[in-house]
Amino acid sequence: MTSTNETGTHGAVVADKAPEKDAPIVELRGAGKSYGNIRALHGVDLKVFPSQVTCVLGDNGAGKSTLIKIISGLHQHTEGEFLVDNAPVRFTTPREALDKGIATVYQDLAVVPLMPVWRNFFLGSEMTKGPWPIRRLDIEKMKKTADQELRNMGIVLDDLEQPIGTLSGGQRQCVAIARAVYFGARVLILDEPTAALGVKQSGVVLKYIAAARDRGLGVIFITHNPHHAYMVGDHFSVLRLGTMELNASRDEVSLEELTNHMAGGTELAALKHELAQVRGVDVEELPEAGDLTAPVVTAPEGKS
Ligand SMILES: Nc1ncnc2c1ncn2[C@@H]1O[C@H](COP(=O)(O)OP(=O)(O)OP(=O)(O)O)[C@@H](O)[C@H]1O
Repeated sequence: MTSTNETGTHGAVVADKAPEKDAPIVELRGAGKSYGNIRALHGVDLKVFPSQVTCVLGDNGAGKSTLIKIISGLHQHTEGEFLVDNAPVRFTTPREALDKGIATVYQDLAVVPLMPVWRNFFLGSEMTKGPWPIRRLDIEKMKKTADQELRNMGIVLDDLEQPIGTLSGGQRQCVAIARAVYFGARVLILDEPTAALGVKQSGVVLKYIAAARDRGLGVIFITHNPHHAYMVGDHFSVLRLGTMELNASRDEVSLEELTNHMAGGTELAALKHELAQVRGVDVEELPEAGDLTAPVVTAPEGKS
């Protein structure tokens, strides 16, 4: 898709036409990143389509953070290609990524806990009224807009005056998602949004991930949790030690296979024999080595 984006409300980037469903907004081709002589990521292929949730799974140190830092403009790739709307890019700041409509919601959300919800919604992009030098914050308009935007995403909070710090972790994530949608994100990167949450709160966040997808955004959902990924995911990419171990769309992989990939099934199977010697360890549920030789599923050409 070639797009001449223009700046919309309050610096928001507005796509000049509806996203083409078959064209990826963001694409990595054989991308990688080395920190000095440490190769954190290597040969990664990834496509992020509008109206799809692309899940990136991986254990600690798999390279998930490195991947999102490249896409969000914090780091630059050192190998392969990174394309946005089919044109090669190399962001030097997160602002450049944002200008292309790529917004990132980090786990440790950048909020001011004592400020009201509506104030945090507009943090850094406040609405103002009146001419300079008597320009002032348009508080009423910001409150009304924040309320409307949260409702549009199906998020109903009792009181937007309450300090954001008093909301639950899940609610704060939801406000951050609604904010990114309002400010014109086309791609939303969510860095382990459910990692610190309980079951119910995770469910709420998953609901808004689906809502963002239904609003046409391409969502990159980073997670350790295959169950959470499978609830909302259209595409699954599993990273292991910096390379893509699995790259499959929903109809190509079952939850069980995804869980095995994530659990390091091969390593567990290899350990099964040793664990069986330890008294009190039930190895019944662990996979057999032979069960885990399923080939890497690679997406068909055209649509990853
Ligand atoms: N700034 C850095 N300098 C050197 N090595 C780094 C740097 N950042 C990451 N690494 C290394 O790159 C590899 C991938 O790390 P990364 O943080 O991307 O993994 P991750 O999947 O996000 O892990 P986690 O879930 O623990 O955050 C690791 O071996 C890590 O030690």
